[in-house]
Amino acid sequence: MAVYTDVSDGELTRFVADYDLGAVLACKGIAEGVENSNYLIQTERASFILTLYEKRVKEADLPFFLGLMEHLAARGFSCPTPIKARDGGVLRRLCGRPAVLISFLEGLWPRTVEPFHCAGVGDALARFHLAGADFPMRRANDLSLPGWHRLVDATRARADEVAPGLARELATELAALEAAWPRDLPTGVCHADLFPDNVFFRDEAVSGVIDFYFACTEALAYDLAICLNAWCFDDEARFNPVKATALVQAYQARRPLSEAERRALPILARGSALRFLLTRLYDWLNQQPGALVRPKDPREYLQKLRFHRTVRHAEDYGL
Ligand SMILES: Nc1ncnc2c1ncn2[C@@H]1O[C@H](COP(=O)(O)OP(=O)(O)OP(=O)(O)O)[C@@H](O)[C@H]1O
Ligand SMILES: N[C@@H](CCO)C(=O)O
Repeated sequence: MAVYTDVSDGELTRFVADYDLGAVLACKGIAEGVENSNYLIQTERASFILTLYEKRVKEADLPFFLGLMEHLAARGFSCPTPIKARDGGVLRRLCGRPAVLISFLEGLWPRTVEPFHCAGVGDALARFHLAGADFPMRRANDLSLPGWHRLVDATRARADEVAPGLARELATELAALEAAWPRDLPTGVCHADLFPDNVFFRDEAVSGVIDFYFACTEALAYDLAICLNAWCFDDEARFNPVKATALVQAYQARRPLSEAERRALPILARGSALRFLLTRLYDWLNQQPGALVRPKDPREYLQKLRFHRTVRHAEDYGL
């Protein structure tokens, strides 16, 4: 997360007074992340995360995200849950933005990813998919092909500032993905942003998952492809087959992939690399002055995308 919207002490006190949580003892902006504004709030009762939803999150989607957290937590999947105000509602407004308080999750996200983390996340992703199987709400993935088209258009004029020839490369890639994209894989509720900073560990085991604000109804194997990108490369964006094997084996121990899903992995990984390349590129070119946020480097995902283009079969990943 990040801090785009400043909340004054008075506004915070009035906001928290609507809950049965006692007085606010401390409040601190969280610099991590890039999407929403987040504060760590300590009240007389406990610690909470206050989230103010910013640019990419549509208010109409919030019941899906908040409902999903409640659904998963009710099935024993460890994740934050939205806190009810005295009137029973969870979604409120603060500083002109939709805002919620969610429970604080203990644990630390891994700054250095080891193969055991990849096994943990593979297992957690499969549990997420299984626990979400009977979630009744649906939400289309707005960062799939049509969304990528919009981002390619929005970044075309200045993409070459980030890497020479990038605008042309993105247009060619998008056309290739459009032609090859699999459209009949098993779908379900996906996290769609399961990066290391969204998975907390305690004593080498996953203690919980956060950040459900890209969750959507999507091909389940696409979620695994996102994790391959986010967890299975080193700091120089070189692919690590040991981590990939740990991730995919742990996933398959709970939810085996079909042959069609396995075959689709290279193209899904390409699409997911393009998705993060495009959102990072857009943010890089449209930085908000004064916001407490560190934009992420789009070039990391350009390298990953180029690697996936060399892959023909899941076996080429060492899987
Ligand atoms: N429920 C929670 N319990 C404990 N810490 C949390 C919780 N939610 C968020 N955080 C803290 O806030 C940070 C950012 O959260 P989050 O990843 O949800 O933000 P974001 O802006 O949506 O970021 P991004 O999409 O870039 O990952 C986390 O790394 C963690 O430090
Ligand atoms: N996890 C994303 C940020 C949120 O979409 C990234 O690393 O680009």
